[in-house]
Amino acid sequence: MSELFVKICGLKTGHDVGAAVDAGADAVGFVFAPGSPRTVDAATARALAAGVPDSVLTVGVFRGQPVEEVRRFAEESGVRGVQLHGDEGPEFYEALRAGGRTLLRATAEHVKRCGEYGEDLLLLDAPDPGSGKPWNWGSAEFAAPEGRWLLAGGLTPGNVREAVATTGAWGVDVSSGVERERGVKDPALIRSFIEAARG
Ligand SMILES: O=C(O)c1ccccc1N[C@@H]1O[C@H](COP(=O)(O)O)[C@@H](O)[C@H]1O
Repeated sequence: MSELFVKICGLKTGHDVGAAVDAGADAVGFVFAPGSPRTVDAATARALAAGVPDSVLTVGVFRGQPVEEVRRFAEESGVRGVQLHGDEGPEFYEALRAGGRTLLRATAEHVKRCGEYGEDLLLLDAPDPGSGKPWNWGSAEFAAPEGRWLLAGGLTPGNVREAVATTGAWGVDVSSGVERERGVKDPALIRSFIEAARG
């Protein structure tokens, strides 16, 4: 099996982006959804993304924003991926397809396979994204979707290995679990998380 895909989300400083990249992250996320302690503007994300090698995917994170706003933030920041948390339907993904970006569909719903809405990657998350609260991925009722999917929601360096082993996730995404306080990343936790995730 190839190496687990790891995304570190909610980065706000060059120091933290560097820590994630140096520790081997496959993707780094910048939150454009309003109202989060991690929200950054497009210019800040552009400056942060400039220091990221091409091998690492830069992702803009949105929640319930109009397609024009998503497109504008993506273009102004230069991110190569777009992650949508909300009730966007397939037409939303179709509208963004022409931008050539990797499309991530984040949902708390039960989904059978990645790609149903035209997304490239599926992200199974808690109902309250970015809260650090886990959901019941360990329950007997949970059935992993087909295809490339990432597990998110309440992951930490302490539980990520078990979460991957239990669910068979293709990748993982984390924000709160690598913070020393809400909205403030800790480079040591970022390194521990990535090491633990890959076992
Ligand atoms: O991180 C946020 O503040 C955020 C805001 C709006 C939409 C998504 C957000 N983050 C995503 O939430 C999960 C991580 O959650 P956790 O903090 O590790 O439990 C991940 O998909 C982030 O991209």
